[in-house]
Amino acid sequence: MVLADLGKRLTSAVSNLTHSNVVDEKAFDAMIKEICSALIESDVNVKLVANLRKSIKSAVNLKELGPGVNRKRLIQKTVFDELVKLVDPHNEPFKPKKGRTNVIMFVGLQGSGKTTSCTKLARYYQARGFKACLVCADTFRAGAFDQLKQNATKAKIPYYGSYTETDPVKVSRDGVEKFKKERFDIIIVDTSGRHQQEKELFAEMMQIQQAVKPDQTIMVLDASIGQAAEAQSKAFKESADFGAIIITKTDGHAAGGGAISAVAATRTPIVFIGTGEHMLDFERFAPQPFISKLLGMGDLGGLVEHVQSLKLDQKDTMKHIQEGIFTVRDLRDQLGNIMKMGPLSKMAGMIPGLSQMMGEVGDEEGTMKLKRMIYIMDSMTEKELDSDAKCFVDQPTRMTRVARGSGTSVREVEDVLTQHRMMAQMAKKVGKNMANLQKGGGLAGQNKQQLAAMQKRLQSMGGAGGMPGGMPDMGAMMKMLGGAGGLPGMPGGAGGANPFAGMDMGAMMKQMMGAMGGGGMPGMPGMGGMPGMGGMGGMGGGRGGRR
Ligand SMILES: Nc1nc2c(ncn2[C@@H]2O[C@H](COP(=O)(O)OP(=O)(O)OP(=O)(O)O)[C@@H](O)[C@H]2O)c(=O)[nH]1
Repeated sequence: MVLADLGKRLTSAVSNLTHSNVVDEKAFDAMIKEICSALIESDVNVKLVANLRKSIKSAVNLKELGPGVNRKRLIQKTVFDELVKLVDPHNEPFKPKKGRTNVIMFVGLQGSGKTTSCTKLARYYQARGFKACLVCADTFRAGAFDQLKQNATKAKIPYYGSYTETDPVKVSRDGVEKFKKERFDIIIVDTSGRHQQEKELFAEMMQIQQAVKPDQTIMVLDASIGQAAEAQSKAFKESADFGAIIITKTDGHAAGGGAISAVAATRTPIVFIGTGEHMLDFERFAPQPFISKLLGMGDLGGLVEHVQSLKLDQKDTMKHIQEGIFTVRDLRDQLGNIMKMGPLSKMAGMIPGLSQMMGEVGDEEGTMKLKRMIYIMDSMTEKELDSDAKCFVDQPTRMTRVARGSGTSVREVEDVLTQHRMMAQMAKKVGKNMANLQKGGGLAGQNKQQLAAMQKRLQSMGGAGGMPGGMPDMGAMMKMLGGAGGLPGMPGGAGGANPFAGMDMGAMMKQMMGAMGGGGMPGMPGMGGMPGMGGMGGMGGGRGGRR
């Protein structure tokens, strides 16, 4: 997560300034200097950095600011806006339409991540209801077809390729024709790469382009090339005219910032960024959410989109919580949902402040712990799953049986039950508050305000009747539940460790709601998932609160 290190440095530069008592020229210059050196170390072009420096300086003229102006807030906003401008290509990419064939062709150097990104893109569209497929036109590299076949099979995506045909133009034409006849919405053609920008590669690309007539050609760039991305994209552009770029491996290179800003400077839209080797490590690129996430402010829009693209079990958890109930099965379902969401670090990055909170819990360790918790619950009887877990207190030998059945220890079973008890207590609190609110009865001061704010937010979203299908205000909800004790960086949260806390999140929520058509959000695991994540914070640590 080296790009994340850049984010940390930028955030701490602003944080040092906003936490100092005096915001004078000296402190302001020190902040700009730190921001600029962090960007240059990420291989952002010196000229672009100089422009950013000039823009921040001219937007914040400390000498001329009136006494009523909140200097810290103005500086935060300016830094945020200028960073967004730095990665904004100011250009909209092609958007595939359903009900017609959209041919997308991939180009790029060998090893840049074309085949992986082709499959990720096909899966992305498939999850959104498009009929998507893959054509392997890479007849150059031995094993390329096998790789695509393997990826496609794993993601359940139809594919076409040949072990015997050596002409990539023929393979791509045949594949596209076949899938056109079968009325696929999205046909993705993977072409071959070379070690460098060879003449034959460009000639082959042009021939394939003429044969399949793509609606969009996407170039794949490895983030590690940094600002050299500009020269590479120019060389490709002169041959195969591409409309958009995917930047891969942003998870492993600080130079990702350099590559993104270099491409943005050429006004070529960046459509997606690859954030890992997993199929789900693929994020739609948009300047504002990207910077927001980089600065630890999360990306709630991205989170909702990601969650919606997965087929999650909503079941009765939301209804249960409203009624103050939380069964062992509810815990199992919510942990199952979290498992489907991909690496925990990715999820945490999207929730404002959560990545800081999760701290050192590594992906592997966290995932393994989750899996063992699920094995434990899978070894319980149906009756136990649908219970409030009191049966284990009445009959402790059941814990031994469950531990044996799941290949875990009694201590781990106890931990699951502790986790369940904690969440059941939260659900009880919510249920009681909900019931009181409906009766018009009194609530304790702070809870009353939070609940009223939540209810108001729900009503403005069109989910007046209650929570199922509506998106709860996660900040208020988490605080009210007491699960996280207020997330740092969360608007309205108690932390405030992130200097960008509360900034623009309202706008982002609004934007996100707009995109959802103002209605409910089916598919959102809601707070069932959230306390589960909150609980994860303690996973690597102690075993407090044991039975
Ligand atoms: N960490 C990380 N690895 C990635 C990402 N995208 C692709 N990779 C890895 O990069 C390596 C090369 O990816 P491929 O998809 O085979 O690259 P290619 O461009 O198709 O290569 P050729 O077919 O040889 O031209 C593989 O090991 C992928 O798993 C990413 O976003 N992050």
